[in-house]
Amino acid sequence: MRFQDVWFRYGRRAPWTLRGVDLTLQPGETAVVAGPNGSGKSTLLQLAAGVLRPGRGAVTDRPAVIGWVPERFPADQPFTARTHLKHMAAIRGRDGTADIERWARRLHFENFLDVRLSRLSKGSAQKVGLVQALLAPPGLLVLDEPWEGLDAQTREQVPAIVAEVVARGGSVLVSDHLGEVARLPGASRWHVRDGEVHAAERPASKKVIELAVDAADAPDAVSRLRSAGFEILTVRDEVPQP
Ligand SMILES: Nc1ncnc2c1ncn2[C@@H]1O[C@H](COP(=O)(O)OP(=O)(O)OP(=O)(O)O)[C@@H](O)[C@H]1O
Repeated sequence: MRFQDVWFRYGRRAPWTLRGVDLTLQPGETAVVAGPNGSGKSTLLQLAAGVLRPGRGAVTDRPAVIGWVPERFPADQPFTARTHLKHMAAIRGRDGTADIERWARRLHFENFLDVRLSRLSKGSAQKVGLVQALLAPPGLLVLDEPWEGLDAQTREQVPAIVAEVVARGGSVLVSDHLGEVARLPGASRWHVRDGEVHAAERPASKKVIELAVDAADAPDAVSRLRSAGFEILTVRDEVPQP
């Protein structure tokens, strides 16, 4: 998929949200889109998914099947999760019954399949959003903040799901404002800032620095390091020696 000199704005007189984006996502490639809040990450993903159209330029070489998982799954619909997913499978020309059961088991929401979407928690609705994007193997999977709103058990599944799409030759575009990029080793990084999007140079090598802080200071330290652009690999308890 290619962004070819893509410009986008939300209204004819509005300022440009994105300007002159020129980037390519190869088959089998994953790119993580990072940038400050409101910089245009979701906008870029929606242009990739074809949900928004560029004001100028073009998005080309899109695969036939695109799975798009929005940041917030629109759950205000009068269907159960199962009925909604069956409709989504039918749109893709599939029966879907077995796949829906399999995904529901994998993401631990078998008990919610027959619950109306409007009654689901945000996390469960996000799972339905994730499954609808995977019912037909996507050539491009677009995940908007996939770690947000999901429970810890399901968050752990995201890298495996990404790896499965990539292994089939699909590409994946993921936005990330929490700095969770370390969960996707090998992913390219795209940075959105001041309306421009640039692919980061791949770092030649890295060093791992161990650091100890008082337990009470850990959340603040993690958040400050992340906002300074550092990757947090692990946070573990250290039992004091007697
Ligand atoms: N539907 C819309 N109409 C008008 N402006 C919008 C719309 N959606 C987003 N914007 C504006 O476009 C800019 C980019 O928004 P976008 O949601 O793409 O940013 P983001 O980087 O994904 O933000 P966040 O990290 O907070 O999710 C913001 O200034 C936002 O207010």
